[in-house]
Amino acid sequence: MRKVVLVTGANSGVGHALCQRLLQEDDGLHLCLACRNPDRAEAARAALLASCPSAQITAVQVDVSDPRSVLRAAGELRRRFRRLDCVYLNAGIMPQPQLDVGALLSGLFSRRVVHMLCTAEGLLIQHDRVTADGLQEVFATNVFGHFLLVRELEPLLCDGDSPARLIWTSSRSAQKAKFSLQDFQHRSGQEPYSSSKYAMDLLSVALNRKLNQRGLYSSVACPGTMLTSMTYGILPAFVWTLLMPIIWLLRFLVNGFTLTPHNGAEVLPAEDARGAGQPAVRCPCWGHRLTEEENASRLLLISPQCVRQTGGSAKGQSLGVAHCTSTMQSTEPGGQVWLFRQRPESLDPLSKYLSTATGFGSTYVTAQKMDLDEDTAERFYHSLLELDTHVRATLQGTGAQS
Ligand SMILES: NC(=O)C1=CN([C@@H]2O[C@H](COP(=O)(O)OP(=O)(O)OC[C@H]3O[C@@H](n4cnc5c(N)ncnc54)[C@H](OP(=O)(O)O)[C@@H]3O)[C@@H](O)[C@H]2O)C=CC1
Ligand SMILES: CC(C)CCC[C@@H](C)[C@H]1CC[C@H]2C3=C(CC[C@]12C)[C@@]1(C)CCC(=O)[C@@H](C)[C@@H]1CC3
Repeated sequence: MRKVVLVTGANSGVGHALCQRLLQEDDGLHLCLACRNPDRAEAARAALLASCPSAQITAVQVDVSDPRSVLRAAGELRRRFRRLDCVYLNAGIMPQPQLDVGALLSGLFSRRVVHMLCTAEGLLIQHDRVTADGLQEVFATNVFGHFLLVRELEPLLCDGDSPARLIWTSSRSAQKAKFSLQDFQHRSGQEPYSSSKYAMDLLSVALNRKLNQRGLYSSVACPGTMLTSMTYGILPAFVWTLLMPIIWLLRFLVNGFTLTPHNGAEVLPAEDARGAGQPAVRCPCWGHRLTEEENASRLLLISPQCVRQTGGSAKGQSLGVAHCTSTMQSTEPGGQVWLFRQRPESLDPLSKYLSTATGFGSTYVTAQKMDLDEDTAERFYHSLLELDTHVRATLQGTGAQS
């Protein structure tokens, strides 16, 4: 049976590049594009079919910022499919971003330049708005709409014969300091984007705790800074073009500048196109290439350096991938993706996986521990459940729930 993969925000940017890469790896997929604008969805479908005519591609209309639309789309998906193998929760916004040029200029000559350019910490504010349902738009789009979608799609994702996956497009901008459990919609701050991406990281952790035993696994991916309509909202296209020589130079310092959606999607594709038993991972600190046996058992030999990071276990001891937070590179020529070819059970639910670029533009994947604790994740999850109940009650009151 064909695997079914759903991608939100599939009509542009990294979502569209992801779809292209998924089809390049496996044209036997059924790809379902979840987009808010049917014309853009159709254009994306036509473009994907042009490069992969044998693919099965459908579309579903959904505005993830609107709970009615999410419930209706989920109903349609439940009618169309008996199972979903993978859902990419990718649609996202960063409305009316405003760049602090002074902070940028002073940051460029400070010791925190690399961190600043990777995360935009202290550089950007946004102007959020309140939706017709009384939700903050950035939170509603980036987090809550996707939370509702996952809850509604549970029957298609859980308790199947093989594990199903959720993959969140998060960001290096996710920042603990911008998130508050008391104000998780970020009503009072000016950095709703960073807050929403941190909320997403928390939610992924909580979902793993709730749903792993039912065969659903959630992972967090960060594509790095790319030139897409989101970043063209910060600086006009011609300014980006003028900045390109500087950006290419900065790339030798800033490994988060993936720049193209294709590069940004490095970490995302999830299909195990090559199957088990093929060496795919090595720890670059040691340069150890996995044997077939290690790869099949999904254990990773960790270098002494990584062992130090993981608390002093013996050198050469086999540890689960879960314990290795070091850089791990694709061993394949051409830099194909390795990460999500791993069995989801073997990934660390407390790490996020980042598309990363070298100065010369080749891409690889790194892993980073998330700056969060599971207790906060649990409490946030309960806050979302309460909001879910409240929103559904309001929709029922207005007779809008399907
Ligand atoms: N660009 C970057 O540097 C980075 C981006 N990201 C993340 O990548 C993801 C994709 O962004 P990117 O590709 O850059 O930007 P794009 O603006 O190109 O893509 C955003 C996608 O999300 C869709 N979308 C937005 N709002 C809604 C909504 N309410 N309902 C349904 N779909 C919606 C857009 O649809 P439409 O065409 O209709 O607007 C579009 O398809 C986002 O989550 C973003 O936060 C993470 C790190 C860096
Ligand atoms: C000379 C400089 C390279 C000029 C560019 C300055 C800024 C416009 C960029 C510097 C860091 C960038 C950045 C993002 C957007 C553009 C910058 C602020 C993001 C916020 C885009 C969306 C994300 O999710 C983040 C990971 C990016 C972090 C870095």
